[in-house]
Amino acid sequence: MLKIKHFTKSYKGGKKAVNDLNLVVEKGDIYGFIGHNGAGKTTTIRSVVGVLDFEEGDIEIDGISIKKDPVACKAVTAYIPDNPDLYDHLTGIQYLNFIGDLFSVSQADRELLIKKYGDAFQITASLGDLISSYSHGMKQKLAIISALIHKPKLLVLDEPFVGLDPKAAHMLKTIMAELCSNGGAIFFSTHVLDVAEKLCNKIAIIKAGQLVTHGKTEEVKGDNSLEDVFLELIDND
Ligand SMILES: Nc1ncnc2c1ncn2[C@@H]1O[C@H](COP(=O)(O)OP(=O)(O)OP(=O)(O)O)[C@@H](O)[C@H]1O
Repeated sequence: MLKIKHFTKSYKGGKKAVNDLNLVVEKGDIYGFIGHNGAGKTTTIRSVVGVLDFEEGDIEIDGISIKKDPVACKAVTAYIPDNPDLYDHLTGIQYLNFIGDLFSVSQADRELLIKKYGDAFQITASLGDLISSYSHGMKQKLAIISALIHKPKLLVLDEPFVGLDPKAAHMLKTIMAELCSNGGAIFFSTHVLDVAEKLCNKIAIIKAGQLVTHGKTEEVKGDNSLEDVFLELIDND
């Protein structure tokens, strides 16, 4: 579903933020991407979803290169950034309808899914309010719902649990598992290692722009906790 091949990215005047990264996310995977601050997670994620250009390597989504056909890639992908920047002058429902229009979601599907996820995240009653009046967590919930209503094949999330209350975080984990058991794929970054350990069937650890380990969660961590493995790999130079 997602293939990252020899991906390398430098920012202007800087060193390589990510260097020769190779990763494959298959259908049904919940793939956790972990690393210290500045390791290169957001850089990778923003390139995967077509927000950031990159000079070397390629990224394929559902067999299509993001460089060759970014629109086709974006049509099957949903991206939830760590700090969703939504349109403050719209109401929640106007924003969801805007996303529904962009992705040609039918009226019937739209109504069904907005009700399902709006109720699940307890935000239905606020959908008529302006987004400018939403708290950070409410904006996060709205961004999640907007990502889910067009039934993406690939869901990409950057630090999705930051700012969510415990109930919403639990709901998001349930929805992520449901999406993957229905044949979708998820690639997400997190600093919450116990969530990654429980939720992800695969894990990649990135350090200073380079992948240090990746694979099935039980193989990456062996008999240790993910936290122990992570700290040892990150401290080891
Ligand atoms: N716009 C930018 N211009 C220049 N350098 C950047 C830019 N964005 C990121 N970097 C650099 O690229 C490297 C990787 O940053 P990135 O944001 O991808 O890390 P991250 O793993 O997402 O970190 P965090 O966990 O803190 O969010 C860092 O050295 C950072 O300083």
